[in-house]
Amino acid sequence: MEYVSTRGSAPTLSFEDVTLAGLASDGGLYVPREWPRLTQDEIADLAGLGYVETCVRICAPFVKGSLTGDELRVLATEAYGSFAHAATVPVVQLDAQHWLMELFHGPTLAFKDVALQLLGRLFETFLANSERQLTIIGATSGDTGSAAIHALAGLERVDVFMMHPKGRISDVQRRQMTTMIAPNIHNLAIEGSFDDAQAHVKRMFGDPAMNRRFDLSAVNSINWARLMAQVVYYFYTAVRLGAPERKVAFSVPTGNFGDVFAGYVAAQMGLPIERLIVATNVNDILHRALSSGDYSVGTVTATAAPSMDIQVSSNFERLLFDMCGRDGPGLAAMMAGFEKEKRLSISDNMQAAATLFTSARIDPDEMSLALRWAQAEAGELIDPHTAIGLAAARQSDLPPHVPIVTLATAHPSKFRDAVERASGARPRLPNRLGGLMDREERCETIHGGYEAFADYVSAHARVRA
Ligand SMILES: N[C@@H](CCOP(=O)(O)O)C(=O)O
Repeated sequence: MEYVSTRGSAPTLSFEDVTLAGLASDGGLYVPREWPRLTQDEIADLAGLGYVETCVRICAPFVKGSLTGDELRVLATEAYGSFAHAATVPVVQLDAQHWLMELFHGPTLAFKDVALQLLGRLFETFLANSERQLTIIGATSGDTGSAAIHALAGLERVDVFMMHPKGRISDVQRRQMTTMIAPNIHNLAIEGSFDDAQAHVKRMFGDPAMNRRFDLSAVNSINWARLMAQVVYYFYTAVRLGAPERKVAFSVPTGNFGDVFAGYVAAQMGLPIERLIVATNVNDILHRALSSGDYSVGTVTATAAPSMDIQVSSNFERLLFDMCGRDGPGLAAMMAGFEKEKRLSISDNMQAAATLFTSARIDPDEMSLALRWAQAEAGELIDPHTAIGLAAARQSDLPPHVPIVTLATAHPSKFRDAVERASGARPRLPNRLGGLMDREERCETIHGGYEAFADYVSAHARVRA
């Protein structure tokens, strides 16, 4: 499989090189040259397969040329062996139409583990036969950081510099990062929002001085391998609910558009998806873009669903690439305008290429209501991000015979103060996280902007002699 950049001028790369590169050298994001297709028979054959085997079947075309099916199977077996539920990603029925896809049974209680447990092993495999020393720069609004750190702590050939917006993530999210003390892990709190941190990451990828000194890579969803791993659970769940004979809809709470883009990829591969509902909180750039073509950046508002407190949604560029007929240079010009003006108008023609999506903006009251509904009607305590997805699912106009699966992206105990405020019930941390709240924390505050971050990385990253 070959990968091309959404901005059209970076070299075409293999899966291995795309995984190690993170972001394309022209500032774009890598996508497969074409979407692989599964036949309806091949999708039907997924019925009854476990999660690992489903992963091997779905990811095989994406890793072709870099990994064999057997090699992938070994990595996936290890990755999903770390999950606390035998089904890896179980599905729970809430009422006649609504379901939850529980993506939080990994080590850090969020959907990010599904991809990062695999990505960590891909890094190890690809680095084993090379002389490379990777410097991973990342931004998190709470969940990516902890999942990445758990997947990469202790690796000799990888240093991780993970920025989070100071004071804007939950105490459990912060501690899941800052209590992982290892020589290759650097937790950095920045004064600002997730968008500021993500902008530092992208700027560093384009910084010639940093690129000369360090072999930069990414664990955010700008890295294609992250999305590939997330495509799997759409197939796994839809098949359990009757695909390919029956179409399923998904409601996805999203900030950076990665998780829902993985659903779009599943649809491009042939999975019959009725609809992808993009659920945002009040940081609603994606809702505005999909409902009225207005992709303009607002101010990031801190909410009870901090992982979605994002305005610049990296992966939206991957959808724009398809929406504009895969015209890389055209998209590069569009993104240059967006970076300057902080706004972009999506034409009716382009919007017509995205009919699979609808969207909803869920405010705090609607979020609390959905959280209480799940508790009262189905006895399920859910987290604020999942509640936003569920609220959007319940507002949709889909007919009752279409099953709607809401992605349960995090365990409620990651956001126990917010859940308690909304429901009156305080979720308990699973026993496997025992001691988290008592452990020593290590984190540096970065005072200043990009230069201060770059100075920190320069002073602490290892380079291979
Ligand atoms: N919601 C994320 C923000 C980073 O997004 P990513 O999917 O690009 O890694 C988080 O919780 O860190």
